[in-house]
Amino acid sequence: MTALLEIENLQTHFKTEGGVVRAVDGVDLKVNEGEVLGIVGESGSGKTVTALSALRLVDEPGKIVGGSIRYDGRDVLSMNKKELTQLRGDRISMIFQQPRVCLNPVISIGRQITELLKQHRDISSKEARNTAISLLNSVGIPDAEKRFSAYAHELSGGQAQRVMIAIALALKPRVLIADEPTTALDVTIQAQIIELLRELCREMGTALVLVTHDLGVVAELADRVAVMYAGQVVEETDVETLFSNPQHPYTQGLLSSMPVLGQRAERLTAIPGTVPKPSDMPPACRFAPRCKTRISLGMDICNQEPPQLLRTAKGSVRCWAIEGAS
Ligand SMILES: Nc1ncnc2c1ncn2[C@@H]1O[C@H](COP(=O)(O)OP(=O)(O)OP(=O)(O)O)[C@@H](O)[C@H]1O
Repeated sequence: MTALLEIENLQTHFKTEGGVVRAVDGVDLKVNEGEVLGIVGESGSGKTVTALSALRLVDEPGKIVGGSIRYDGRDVLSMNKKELTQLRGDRISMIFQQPRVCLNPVISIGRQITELLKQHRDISSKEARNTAISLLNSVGIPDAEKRFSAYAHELSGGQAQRVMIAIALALKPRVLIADEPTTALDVTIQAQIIELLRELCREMGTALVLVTHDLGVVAELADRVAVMYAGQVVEETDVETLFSNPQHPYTQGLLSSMPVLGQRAERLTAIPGTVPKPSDMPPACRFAPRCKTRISLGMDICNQEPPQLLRTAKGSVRCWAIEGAS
């Protein structure tokens, strides 16, 4: 099956005074029609930069310096401005962690939707207004006809994220990229927003790329999961396999630091150490300094050669300890 969105060997770097930050360093990802792909990893692992790169939204001093991004077989990296505008609104859209920051503060929420619709579709103002109201309704904005004229500052955080979802789905994109869509919201609202995303994407047949550090959200929503560490995908597989039989020691560590209902918080095992700084990247396996498996098996190769991404029965994994890797 041809993937709808296919990222291969993506390299996105930032030129800083301290040197080149290889924020994304050889990432491969595939998103199939209608599926939910979760991208997980600790802070700084390159999730957001990967997501922004997919839409060529990385700002200076960031730059995509290598690899390929294909949407429906078309080369995104060689698209001109007009093609990119069409790609962003129409085919792939994105929502972010801070919805209020992304909404225009001086244009009513209804007009933000109608303008988008009129820019991309050949429809009358009346049709655009009706569509906007029905979209606001479908994302659960109460009294949508009245709220059409509201401004971003008049909305709660949860409502602002609902409006962002309405805007992102207004043109019925085939892929929605959601970057930590619930992190800034109250816990009670988080579950509602996740449920809303799931329902709407399923209804529209939109594929969802969910960027998160929350494995609970991934367990609930994702079909496939890519685990990122220090700018690379270290494991990619279907959600059942990830939770029942994680292969990479980093994934195993993440799972054992996940709270389980009924388990006391102090019994959680966090992964010792921190994600390496881009300026101080381990020379071979980037996880080696924190890896319990490497230490218990006394594996020298992990500090000598970078492991390649190895195909497994259900996906891929980047680890010397996996059978067949050496
Ligand atoms: N504008 C920038 N200039 C320099 N480095 C940057 C810039 N933006 C991101 N980076 C670096 O790129 C790396 C990946 O960042 P990214 O935001 O993608 O991580 P993340 O996994 O999404 O983390 P978080 O969950 O905290 O958002 C980090 O080391 C970060 O410091």
